[in-house]
Amino acid sequence: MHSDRLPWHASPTTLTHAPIPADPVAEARHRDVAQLLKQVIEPTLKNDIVSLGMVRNLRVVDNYIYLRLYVGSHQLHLQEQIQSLLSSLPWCKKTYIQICTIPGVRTTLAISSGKGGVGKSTTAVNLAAALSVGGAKVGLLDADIYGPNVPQMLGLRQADVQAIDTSNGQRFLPLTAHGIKVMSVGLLAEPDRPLAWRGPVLHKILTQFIHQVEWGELDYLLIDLPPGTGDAQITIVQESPICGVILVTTPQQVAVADVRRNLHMFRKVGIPVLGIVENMSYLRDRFGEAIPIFGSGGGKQLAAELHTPLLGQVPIDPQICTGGDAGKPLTLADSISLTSRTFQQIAAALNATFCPVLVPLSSHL
Ligand SMILES: Nc1ncnc2c1ncn2[C@@H]1O[C@H](COP(=O)(O)OP(=O)(O)OP(=O)(O)O)[C@@H](O)[C@H]1O
Repeated sequence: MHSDRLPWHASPTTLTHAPIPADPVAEARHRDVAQLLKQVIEPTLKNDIVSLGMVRNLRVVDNYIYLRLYVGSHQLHLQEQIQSLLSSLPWCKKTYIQICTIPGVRTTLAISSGKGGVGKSTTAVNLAAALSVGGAKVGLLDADIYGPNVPQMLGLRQADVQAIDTSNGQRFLPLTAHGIKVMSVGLLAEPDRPLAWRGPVLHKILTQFIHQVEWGELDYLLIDLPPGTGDAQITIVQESPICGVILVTTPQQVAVADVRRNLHMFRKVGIPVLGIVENMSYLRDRFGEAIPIFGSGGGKQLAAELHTPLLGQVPIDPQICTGGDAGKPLTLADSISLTSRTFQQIAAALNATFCPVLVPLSSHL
């Protein structure tokens, strides 16, 4: 099985999204800090924490350094390393590090699309299933406020969410379907009613939603984002320790243009884009010939243009709809189908990158 590590594409703007002051002293200090931070290497991903988008909102005010560190549960030790490195700066009196993490969660990944209906939730659900079958502990957070259909795709349509009191306040308990822990904005709303949240209320609800779920120990938390590049997406992206995003598109030109916008949003915030999944790439006719119903080459062309890998091409497969409607993802219902194997390959590449202990021994040979 293919299990190459995913290449990383550092964002040139990772550290600059907090405005750099015009004061030349502060500017030089900001540069010194950024340079030092680039010396901190994350051992599993074998890249520096700046290129990995783990450091954001860097500010230098007089003799003080402020930054946000986005980490998984196994990366908390990086804080100490950063503190000790930055304390070597002669002018630095103190470094304030705000940790952004989800307790117990190792790797948080987002599934995003520029427009609705391209198969983002289908990809999220099938990838979660493929990772889970491969031995990972997986959670799926359906944050798509415009169309939260993950519960239905996993057979959880009527489920009730329980809340428990913990030492850290009230927490929602995720539901479990096919071994995957699931939480959805749809489960918190009245059935068949739109989620009509806007502005600060939307921000507050999404922030609580991200931080108040009791996931337990997870290797992966996949977040199914709302489509597009609006307020909701930006809130989720800024509030969660997302360490990579998978973009879903169809081969059509309009979908591809939307993905381009989507990708620029992530690069601006400093989150690495892991690659593109082209969904509904082709239909197999009865002779096994691939027919490009929605055009061809869109995903490949986009991947080349944006210097990001094409992670997989998922065919149009009626079994995907059947599986989604029946609440059992195709990757579980028919694990040897061509479609399922595409998701398994993407899952294998994710494991090779983020969770090497889950890569089967045969792949190391
Ligand atoms: N490869 C495919 N073959 C056949 N049907 C598919 C495929 N991918 C997705 N679909 C179907 O297309 C519909 C939309 O898929 P999905 O809900 O995953 O898209 P989405 O991008 O998440 O949409 P939204 O933005 O509305 O949440 C679903 O009915 C799904 O079953």
